[in-house]
Amino acid sequence: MAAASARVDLDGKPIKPMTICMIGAGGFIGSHLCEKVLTETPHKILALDVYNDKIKHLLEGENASLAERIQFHRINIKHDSRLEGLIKMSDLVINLAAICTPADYNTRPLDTIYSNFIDALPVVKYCSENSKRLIHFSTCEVYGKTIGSFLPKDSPLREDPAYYILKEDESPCIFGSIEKQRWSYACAKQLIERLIYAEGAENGLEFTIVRPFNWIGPRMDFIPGIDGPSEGVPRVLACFSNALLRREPLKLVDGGQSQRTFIYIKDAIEAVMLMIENPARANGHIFNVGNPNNEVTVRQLAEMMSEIYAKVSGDQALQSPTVDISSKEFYGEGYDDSDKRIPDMTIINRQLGWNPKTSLWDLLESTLTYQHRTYAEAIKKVIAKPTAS
Ligand SMILES: NC(=O)c1ccc[n+]([C@@H]2O[C@H](COP(=O)([O-])OP(=O)(O)OC[C@H]3O[C@@H](n4cnc5c(N)ncnc54)[C@H](O)[C@@H]3O)[C@@H](O)[C@H]2O)c1
Ligand SMILES: O=C(O)[C@H]1O[C@H](OP(=O)(O)OP(=O)(O)OC[C@H]2O[C@@H](n3ccc(=O)[nH]c3=O)[C@H](O)[C@@H]2O)[C@H](O)[C@@H](O)[C@@H]1O
Repeated sequence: MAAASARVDLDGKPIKPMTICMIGAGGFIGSHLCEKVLTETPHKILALDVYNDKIKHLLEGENASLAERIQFHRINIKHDSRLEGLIKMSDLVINLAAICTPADYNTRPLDTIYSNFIDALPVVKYCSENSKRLIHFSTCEVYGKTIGSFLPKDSPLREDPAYYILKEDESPCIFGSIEKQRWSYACAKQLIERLIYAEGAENGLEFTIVRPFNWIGPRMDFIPGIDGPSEGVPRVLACFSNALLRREPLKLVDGGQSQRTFIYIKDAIEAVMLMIENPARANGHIFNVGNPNNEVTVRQLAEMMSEIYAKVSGDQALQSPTVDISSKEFYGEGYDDSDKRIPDMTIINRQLGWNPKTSLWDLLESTLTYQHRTYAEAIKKVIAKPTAS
C-alpha cells in the first residue's frame, strides 16, 4: 500500500517522479516554475536556455538536494543538435522559449516570427516523433482585439460579456492589418497552436497549450541600465518599476486606456503544476490562465503602482506621477494594442479545479517590495555617477 504521504493527482492516483525538459527555463516564468518543481516535488529538470542568471540560486547548490535535480544546458534551440537527445531523455517537455516583449514585435518582426514559430517547430516534431508529452506556452494575445472594440463607442452591447470575455473554444482571433506588425507575435503563436493541435489530431501528440494573461511578479524582464540594456524597453511592470525607482513619471502609451487583467506569478505557477501532474485532465486542452478579478486600465495600474511604491520605499509619490506619450513615439511604426483581456475560466475550473487567489494590490505590494530591495541601491549609484563632459 502506498505511504499516506505519497503525492497523488486530482483523481487520487500516485504521481511518478518524472524528468522534465524545460526550454526557456532561465526566463521569468521558467525561474518560478523551476523553483516550484524543485522545492515541492521529486521531479528532475533538464533546464535549457541561453541565460541562467535567474536560476543561478538553484544551480549553485546553496541547497544541494535541489541542485542535484536540475541540470543546466546552455543551448540556443535555433541551432543545437543536442535538443533531440535531451527531449528523448525526458518524460515531459515544456516550451517557454520565445521573444515576448511588445517593443520587439513591430521593430524586429522577423526575429519575432522565427522565435515564436520556426524555432518551436523542431520541439513539436521531436515530441511527436518520440511520443513525448508537450506543454507549450502560447499567449492571450492570440485573441487579439475583442469583438466589442469594433462596436460604436456608445453601443450598450460593449457592456455585454458576450462581446469581450475570451473563451478558448469559442472566441475568434482578431488581429490588425499586416502593416500593424505588432501582430507578428500573436499570429506566429496562433500558427504554432494550430500546428500542435493538428499533430494531436493526426499523429496523437499529447499536448497542453497555456495562454497566459499578463503574469507578473519578481524577476520579470529587466531594469534598463541595471541588468539589461539602457535603451531596452521591457514589459509594463518593469517599465513602470524603472520609472518609480528613478523618480521619473510613468509613461502612458496613448493615454493608458487599454485594459488588462494581471495575475500573480505564484498563482499562475500553481495552475501549471496541476497541468504537469494531471496529464489525463490536461492533455488535448488549451487553458486560459489569468485572474479575471484583477482588471484595470493601464492608467489605473500606474496610479496604483505609484501609491504602493511610495508606501514600500518610504519616498513621497511624485506630484505628477504619469505622462502621456503616443504609441508611435514609444514603440515606433506598426504598433497596435489589445483593448481588453478578460479570461473565461470555465475550462480550467472544470478540468483542474484551479482559481487565482491574489488581489492586484497584494501582488503589486510584494512585487514592488522585491523591486525596491533588489534595485534601489544600484539605481542610486547609477544616478550619482557623474556623466562624462
Ligand atoms: N509573462 C507573461 O505574462 C506571458 C504572457 C503570455 C505569454 N507568455 C509566454 O510564456 C513564455 C515565457 O515567458 P516569460 O515571461 O518567462 O519570458 P522570458 O523572456 O522571461 O523567458 C523566455 C526565455 O526563453 C529563452 N529563449 C528565447 N529564445 C531561446 C532560444 N532560441 N534558445 C534557448 N532559449 C531561448 C530566453 O533566454 C528566456 O530566458 C513565452 O513563450 C511567452 O510568449 C508569457
Ligand atoms: O503578458 C501577456 O499576457 C502577453 O502580453 C504582453 O503584451 P502587453 O500586455 O501589451 O504588454 P505590456 O508591455 O505588459 O503592456 C501592457 C500595456 O501597457 C502599455 N504600456 C507599456 C509600457 C509603458 O511604459 N507604458 C505603457 O502604457 C502598453 O501599451 C500596453 O497597453 C506581451 O505580448 C507578452 O508578454 C504576453 O504574451
